[in-house]
Amino acid sequence: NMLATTIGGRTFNNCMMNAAGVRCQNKRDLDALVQSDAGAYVTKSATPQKRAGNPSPRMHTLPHGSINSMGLPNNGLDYYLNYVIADQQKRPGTTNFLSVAGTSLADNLAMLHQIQASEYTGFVELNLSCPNVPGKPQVGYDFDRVHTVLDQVFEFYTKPLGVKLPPYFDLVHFDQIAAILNQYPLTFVNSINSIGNALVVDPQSEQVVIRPKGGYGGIGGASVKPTALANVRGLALRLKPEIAIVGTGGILNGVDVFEHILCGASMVQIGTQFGYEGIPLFDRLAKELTDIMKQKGYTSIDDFRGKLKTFD
Ligand SMILES: CC(C)(C)CCc1c(C(=O)O)[nH]c(=O)[nH]c1=O
Repeated sequence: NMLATTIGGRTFNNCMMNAAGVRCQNKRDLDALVQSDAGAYVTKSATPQKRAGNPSPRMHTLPHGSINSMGLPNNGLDYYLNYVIADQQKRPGTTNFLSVAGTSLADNLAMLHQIQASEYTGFVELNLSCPNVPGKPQVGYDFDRVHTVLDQVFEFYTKPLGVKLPPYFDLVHFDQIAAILNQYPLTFVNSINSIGNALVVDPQSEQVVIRPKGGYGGIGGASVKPTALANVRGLALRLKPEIAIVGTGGILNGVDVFEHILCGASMVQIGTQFGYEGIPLFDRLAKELTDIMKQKGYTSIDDFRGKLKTFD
């Protein structure tokens, strides 16, 4: 079919799925994604033990944007590992994504050892927006730390692995992160996570809109699309071809999916808009994208993936 895509030798019948953190924290949400037209699902980033996360209000979603400081609320790795293993037994031949976000290197390594030793055969998405040692920027913004983490992970981890990256805003940072990632047998890179530490103000109440961190939180939705496309394209131009790109950020409509693929994405993830619209989003986007492809004479996403033109 027209929306099929392949990553790491695994074929998905649809190049669209949810973004980690959105409607994927419990079995009920994940079952809804399994039943939907989404090509795959990713679970809420897991920590070794269950976490309640930050006090509410911790997320504020408007039609065209969201801000969140959830604080990694999740049911713990065992919950999600059990879910994905049960699912792969029920639906052999399907591939999904298990997201992990340890709050320390030790936690990440312990979780990856547990996954390595398990019968899970799907993808793992290692969230590099996870915190680093206090006083240091998040891992994704500490390039030496990224090296250290991936060195230690690939000492033992042999199953398909990708990393979820924060957005970068300097072309030299694209060069630096790509030079590091190209040294490892990564299956994919997912770009971008929410734009960190933004601030949304309610002018009527003269107050911030979320409780944690004095109102600071990660921003998603329409306003992040230009940054998301820049990161997808920046990585596509720099990463070795064996590393597929998952494009995330600012997808509301089929045309946004088209743009992410044009910039180099093999799979796209939808967060804010999926949170707002729910499961019907996937049917709507599939129809919109298919219509665009038909109008342009494309029969597969391979016909246009990464083929963004410049003026010269
Ligand atoms: C921001 C962290 C809490 C360190 C990781 C989890 C996460 C969260 C979250 O759980 O607050 N929200 C996001 O938009 N992206 C994330 O990667």
